[in-house]
Amino acid sequence: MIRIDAVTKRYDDGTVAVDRLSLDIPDRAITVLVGPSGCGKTTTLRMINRMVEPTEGGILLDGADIRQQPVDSLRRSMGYVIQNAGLFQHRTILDNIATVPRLLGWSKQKARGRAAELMERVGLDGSLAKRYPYQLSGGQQQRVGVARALAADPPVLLMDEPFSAVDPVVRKGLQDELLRIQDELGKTIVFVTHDIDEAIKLGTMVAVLREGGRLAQFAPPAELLSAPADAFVEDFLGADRGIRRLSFFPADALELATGPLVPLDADAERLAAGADAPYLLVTDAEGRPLGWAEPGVPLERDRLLDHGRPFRPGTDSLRTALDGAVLSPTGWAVAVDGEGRAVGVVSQRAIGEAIRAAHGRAATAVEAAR
Ligand SMILES: Nc1ncnc2c1ncn2[C@@H]1O[C@H](COP(=O)(O)OP(=O)(O)OP(=O)(O)O)[C@@H](O)[C@H]1O
Repeated sequence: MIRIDAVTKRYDDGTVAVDRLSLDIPDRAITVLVGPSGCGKTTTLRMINRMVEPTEGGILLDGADIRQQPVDSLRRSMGYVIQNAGLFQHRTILDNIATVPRLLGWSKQKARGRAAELMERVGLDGSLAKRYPYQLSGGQQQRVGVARALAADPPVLLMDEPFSAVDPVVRKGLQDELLRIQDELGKTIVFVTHDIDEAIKLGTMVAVLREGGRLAQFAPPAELLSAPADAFVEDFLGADRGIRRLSFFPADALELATGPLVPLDADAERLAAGADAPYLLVTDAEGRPLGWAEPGVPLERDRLLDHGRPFRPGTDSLRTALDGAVLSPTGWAVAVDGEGRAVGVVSQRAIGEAIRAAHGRAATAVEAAR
């Protein structure tokens, strides 16, 4: 664990960048520092690897004051990734990634072998190894930055706005990749961003800082969304807080109706069984949804209503299920299994009830944790 203990940083010109900040950063999880420009995020991150020294307070790594350790060995235990990757322009991609292993005295061959392995891990094609940074896209350069930070397998990764300079689509790809890598490697990651959506997507824990380097709230994302500590946090979280919060509620508790599912070639008896349902979900021979039909109307493939975007109860959230229902012309969402076969349907109203129940459970859990 990294313990930031009542740390204040006052720069020489008197600017208080961080004010009595205390945070316990858990191991093997992503902790995000988020807040408006100038609230001291970068200063906090840099105090962890001693690029900046606190004016007051201290930082403990696994119980020991980081000042007791030589700064070189401290920094080697902490990979560092910055915006625009900060690559060495005159070195190839492979040699950029191999930088720290080479500094540690690994042979060129071993360091390059490790670099090649890391290129694969961060989703970079091996054919890019001999290129120079300027020959890569911004997103690819950022991946090189992550690979370089991971090269010596440090337990801690410090990331300062690493994905801010790329477009939203590339950014989403990089975020997904980071979550995948984190699943495999389980690093202790401290991630700085000014983007609350990025914080909520990536963070196991999120620290919201306010101007003057003061902590506004430190909580898991679902708790931030359900119980913002004050008006500043609420405002910073922005609109759609309620809808976004649904991403944290799994869809597997929804009660699915199977009565309305009918195959395209259903006989009269089978159709009669579904006559009470407001709509029938027509499926193909494999059970995949084709579209909606009204009971009593003959089933014809080209007269079916679009079934909208289905959700998967085991993996998707109530947000996805609600989105499916909202987009569906019938107001019912379709649930499918991993193979895309329909397993049931659920109405907007039933989703609404599940949402209320989930809110109730979450409120009880937050209350119990206090
Ligand atoms: N070397 C320095 N000397 C004096 N003041 C500084 C120095 N570095 C940062 N500051 C000030 O400290 C405050 C916090 O800066 P910091 O870079 O930590 O904020 P930040 O939250 O990372 O901001 P941003 O999101 O804009 O990067 C700001 O007011 C900044 O101007």
